[in-house]
Amino acid sequence: MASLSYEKELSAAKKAASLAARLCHIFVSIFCLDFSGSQALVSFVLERELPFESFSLVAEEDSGDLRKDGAQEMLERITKLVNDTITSDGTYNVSPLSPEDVLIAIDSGKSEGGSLGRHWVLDPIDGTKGFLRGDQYAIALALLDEGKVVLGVLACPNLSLAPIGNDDQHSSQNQVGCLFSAKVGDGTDMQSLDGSSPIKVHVSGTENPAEASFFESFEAAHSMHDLSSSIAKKLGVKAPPVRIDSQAKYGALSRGDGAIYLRFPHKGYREKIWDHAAGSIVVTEAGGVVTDAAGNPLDFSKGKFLDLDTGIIVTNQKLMPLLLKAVQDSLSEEAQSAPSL
Ligand SMILES: Nc1ncnc2c1ncn2[C@@H]1O[C@H](COP(=O)(O)O)[C@@H](OP(=O)(O)O)[C@H]1O
Ligand SMILES: [Mg+2]
Repeated sequence: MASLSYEKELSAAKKAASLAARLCHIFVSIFCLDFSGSQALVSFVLERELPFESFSLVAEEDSGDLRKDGAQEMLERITKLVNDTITSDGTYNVSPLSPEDVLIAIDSGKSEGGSLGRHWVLDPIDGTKGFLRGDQYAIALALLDEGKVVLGVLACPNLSLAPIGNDDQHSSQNQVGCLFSAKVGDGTDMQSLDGSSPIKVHVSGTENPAEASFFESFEAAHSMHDLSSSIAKKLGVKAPPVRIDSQAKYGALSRGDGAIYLRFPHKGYREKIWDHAAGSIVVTEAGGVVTDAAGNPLDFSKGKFLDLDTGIIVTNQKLMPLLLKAVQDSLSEEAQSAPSL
């Protein structure tokens, strides 16, 4: 019978995300054109570490571009990078992957997810824009079991181990590279990507919005900054927003750097499960709450997309009722001021 403790799975996920972070780190210094090497590596590690489990992966990338004419050189470079990273780990005694093996590993991420059985959910480089700017990005890996997120890992190569705040997303004085991991019922751990011992982390316990600071996307195209500013004002938040890319926001929130995350995509955008699965369990196991703008929990059982009301909001248990009220007031003001069609 399959174990429900997810111990083996969590350790495989931590290894996969850490190795993918190592690959991305090398990758950024060589060339920044294709992100599927990270996906190939995660799928390779999970399949090796968990050989007796059926394998389903829902992931962002596919091999389409790498199979096109003219992509041969890129594919060879990615294959070399994947093989070098596997060799650097030293635990896999396998012959080097061929370019075709790498394409197959990338395409093992074609599952659609859903409410039945187990599905790994991967964003091989979340926060692509941040990655390209040299700012925050994350390798985000989660496991769904019967539609529920049961574990999640976030590798954040550019996130400082010390708390971050306004204008301080990767201070050069601090050591960078964090690995967050969470398993249902077991809390959230953080350790350095270099392999220090994990410590338990907790969301901020503040009850006072005036002391709370909030995270949002760096990219205004990904979240309406004016709406979050109106919500923060209603709540009485004094600090300016902390704008960083990727699910590093969930990681930072899980250890109490800031107390709120507001995400309000522009109309028509549909959120994908790989952008929130790992991050949401990292925060909830650290004592936080993650809901849509109507206060409903996120539902990861519907396939690749999250079917949600308006936006995603995250905070601690004490602040959530106040936050929800501010969100709903701001949304109804916005609806009233919008020109009717
Ligand atoms: N118009 C849009 N609105 C909201 N999110 C968007 C968006 N376009 C892309 N995204 C998603 O926002 C993610 C990054 O979030 P953030 O702004 O928090 O860094 C992207 O992940 P990728 O970078 O993996 O593609 C992408 O999935
Ligand atoms: Mg993403």
